[in-house]
This record gives sequence, C-alpha cells and structure tokens, in this order.
Amino acid sequence: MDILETITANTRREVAWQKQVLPVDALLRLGSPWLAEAPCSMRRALAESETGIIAEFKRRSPSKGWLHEDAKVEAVVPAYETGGASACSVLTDGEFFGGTLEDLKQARRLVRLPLLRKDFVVDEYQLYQARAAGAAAVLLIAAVLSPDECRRFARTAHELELEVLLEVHTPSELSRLNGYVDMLGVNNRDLGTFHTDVENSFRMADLLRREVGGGSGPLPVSESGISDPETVVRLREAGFRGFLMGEAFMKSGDPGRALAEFIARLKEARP
Ligand SMILES: O=C(O)c1ccccc1NCC(=O)[C@H](O)[C@H](O)COP(=O)(O)O
Repeated sequence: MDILETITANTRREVAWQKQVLPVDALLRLGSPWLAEAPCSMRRALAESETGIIAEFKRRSPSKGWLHEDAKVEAVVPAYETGGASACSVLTDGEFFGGTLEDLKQARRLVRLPLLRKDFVVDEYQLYQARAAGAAAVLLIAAVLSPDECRRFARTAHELELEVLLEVHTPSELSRLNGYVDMLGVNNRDLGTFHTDVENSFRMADLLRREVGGGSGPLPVSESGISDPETVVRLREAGFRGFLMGEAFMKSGDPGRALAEFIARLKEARP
C-alpha cells in the first residue's frame, strides 16, 4: 500500500463511523449557522487577486512530519487574512496531518476568506460536513476517485453551493475533468513517492490551456512545493492563477508573518 492508499483506507473507516454517529439528516438538522448563506466564491477571489496565494493551515504532513505541532487556528488564519492571502486551505485530516473539522469551523468564525476543506474526499458525506463547517470549496483528488465519482461528488458539491478544486498530477488524470469543476489544481507532489517538483506545473501548462482554455473554464491552480516569489511570477506567466502553499509558511514560527513577507516580495518581483 502506498501512502495515498493508506490515508484513504483510514478516511473510509473514519467516515463510516462518523456517518453512524451523525447521519446526514441529523448533521443538517443541527443547523449550522453557515448553511443559511451561500459561501463566497474561491474561484472569483483567486481570479480577481493580483497574487492568488491560497495559504494552508497544516500542522504536519506525511512527507515532512511535524511542521508546527502546536499551531493554533486563531493565531494563524486571521494573520493569513490580514497578510493578504486570497483564500485559506485547512487540512482537516487528523491522523496524517494533525487537523480537525473543528479547525475549519473555527477558521470560518474568525475570517471572511474563502476556505477550502483540504481532505481526502471518498464519500459524499464529507461534502455535507464541509458545507456545515463553513467551507467555500472542497478538494477532489483525481488519483483516488473514478471519473464517475469525480462527476457525482462535484455535482453534489455544487448542489450544496460548494466550489470544486479538482487535483491532478499527471496528464492522464485530466480524464476526471467534468463540467462541475471550478478550479483545476496541478499537484507538484507525487502523492505516491512524495517527490515534489514545481516543474510539473510548467510541464502541464500547455495541456491545461488546451483542455480548459481561458476565461470561463476551470481556474488553473499550482499546488505544493512553492517556496519563492519568483516561481509564483513564472507560474502566473504560464497561466496559473492560484498558488497553494503550506509548508513554506507553516514551518515558520509565525506563519502569518511569513505569508505577509512573501506577498510583499511577490509584489516586488512582479514584472
Ligand atoms: O504534504 C504532504 O506530504 C502530502 C502527502 C500525501 C498527500 C498529501 C500531502 N499534502 C497535501 C497537499 O496537497 C499540500 O499540503 C499542499 O499542496 C501544500 O503543499 P506544500 O506547500 O508543499 O506544503
């Protein structure tokens, strides 16, 4: 079993248990305050931003271990917002990333930024959880879903007023694209081997232009392994409009300040 299979097997076990404890109708009956209003659009926030940084809240990762074991949402996420992030990604997987759904709920209480529920979605139940916790968007990972699941989950996400970020790593995974995808993420990290190389986004850029075109198609996002503003400038020139960054900020003692400094350098680096 590679790490992705290990993570998704664990997620399936956890979701099966969560569904027993709190079935969807009970989850909805609980009446989350965020169900009453449509979330803001993460796609639009990225499209309209000059910088497009999606700053991630992640305490640990399978590839690097603990990045920031005692990181608190209240110390990091509001600082991401004031530092100029366009959106925030919150890892909600506990076992491998040290996150919780409560982290997402707390982030929603504290900021107006569009929030991405970053997890390993293998069951539509997780979409309901995401919506009730205040997410604006969910991640679907092509490598763990069939084309039919990608379409079905993305359609349900839209019914719940959630946007969809579909993550691919290889050209063949573009077969998972469907009309419900709002943002198309190219992951620079191979989730089987952890090998991370931002050149993967550049290699995929031409293909993306052909597959999704510009304008109203899914918004291109580059994910993982981004650590310097010059790379963001080059990625933007290649057509990307969102840049998902976690480790570069979270390994710092003060992730909010690291993000603010990064954005200041990015503004200086722009042509
Ligand atoms: O980060 C990992 O080690 C990882 C391992 C296996 C599956 C997913 C993983 N990461 C999730 C992510 O997509 C990243 O947290 C995100 O793209 C940010 O990447 P980075 O800037 O390199 O922290």
